[in-house]
Amino acid sequence: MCSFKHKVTPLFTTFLRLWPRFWSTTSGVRRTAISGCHFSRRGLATLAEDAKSDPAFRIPLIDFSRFRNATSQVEKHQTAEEIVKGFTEVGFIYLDKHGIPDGTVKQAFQKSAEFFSLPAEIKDELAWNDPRSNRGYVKIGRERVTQSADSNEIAQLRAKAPDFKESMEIGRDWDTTWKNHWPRETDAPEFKQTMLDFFQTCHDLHTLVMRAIALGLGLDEKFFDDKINEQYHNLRLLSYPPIRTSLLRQDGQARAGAHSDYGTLTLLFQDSVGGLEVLNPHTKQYQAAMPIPGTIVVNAGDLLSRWSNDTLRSTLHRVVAPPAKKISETEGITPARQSIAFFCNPNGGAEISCLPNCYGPGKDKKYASREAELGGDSTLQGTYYLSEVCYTIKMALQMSTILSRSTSEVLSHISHLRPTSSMNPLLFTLSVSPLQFAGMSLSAHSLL
Ligand SMILES: O=C(O)CCC(=O)C(=O)O
Ligand SMILES: [Fe+2]
Repeated sequence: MCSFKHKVTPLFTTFLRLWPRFWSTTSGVRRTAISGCHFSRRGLATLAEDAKSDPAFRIPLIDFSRFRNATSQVEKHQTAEEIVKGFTEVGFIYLDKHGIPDGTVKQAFQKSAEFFSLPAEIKDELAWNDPRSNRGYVKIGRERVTQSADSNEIAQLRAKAPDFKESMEIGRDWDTTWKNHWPRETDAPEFKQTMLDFFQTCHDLHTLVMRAIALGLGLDEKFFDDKINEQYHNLRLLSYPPIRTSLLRQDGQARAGAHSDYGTLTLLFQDSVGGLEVLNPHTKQYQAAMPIPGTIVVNAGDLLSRWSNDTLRSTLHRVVAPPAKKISETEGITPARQSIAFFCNPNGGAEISCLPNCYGPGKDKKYASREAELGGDSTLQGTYYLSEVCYTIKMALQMSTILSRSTSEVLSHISHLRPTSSMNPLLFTLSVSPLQFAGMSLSAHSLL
């Protein structure tokens, strides 16, 4: 069993809140983003038709009523094992018969659409303005995926080809530090109550799916309950406006660049338009995650992957524009798309250490305990968690896009980390030891 204990620090909870806003990139997306305007239609990696299908890599469809209303322990265990198999092999599952009524989802989509149709001045009053809060409205063009570390290049890309979407971020409403940015009731009737109810509904489903995962991993069904009950989640309403294909071709515009999610699980509700794609890690090709009416797409995030010693997979995914509707000989237009993502996180103070049953003879802990890494220096124990190294770097990347500063500049404001300008921040992640990380203090916020 794991003898060490790592506490998630307050710093880490900052990352938890910030994290879902981060979009990492693959080299494919970077090529699209940076090399700009020379795409032939075939060469544009962000069109849905480029996704190849691989019969061996299928997102499984799980009838979750067989867990929720199981008539026997055998049935419950079987379903739990299917779920774990889905996360182990693909990282994504479709959850069918999940227990959230259609009307509840419809109402959330309706109120989300009404919100995005409000005049820009009203939405701008609710602007997202602090990564630690990660709440509020993000207008089109505020976010841009890139691996570039050059501040001028980032600014140019953002001006020329932002990720083409707008979003509204909502956190737990009773947080004592951070407040949600609610529109006035007269501007958006029933919006607030609908989203508060939806938040709670999604939280309850997260608890149930985590119970299934616990059982599927051979743990006590309630293993995660007291580690995920404080609702450090993020409800993200997404609106992808229609876009002309000429724009897509011009600047390699993506609806959302390739990334993995951060937390435990993401519950993704999508409309019927399509465009979500999942990377098949074996073939390195993207495959469409077609909308299946009535289902929720559920994927495992980075944190759950690490928690489980990489038993459960956090799979890269992206949103591309679906095939366009022709509006002239040379021009097409892709339909608008709406989705709702509920990013689930563990409690701010939860212990995140290698799950029992995820290591043992023949399967070492991939992420060594702090004691081992620090050579038994107890003064440093319990301060930071190894994977925070990655989160710091990823957070710096995120901040660099928000602040229009280079990643190196942001990192250089984090004491003890002085990357050179040529350093690839993603590779850099891998080469930072916990020892270097242990003394870090985060002063990057002073850049805000
Ligand atoms: O809109 C979608 O379908 C996916 C969005 C997504 O992956 C995210 O926000 O992390
Ligand atoms: Fe995602």
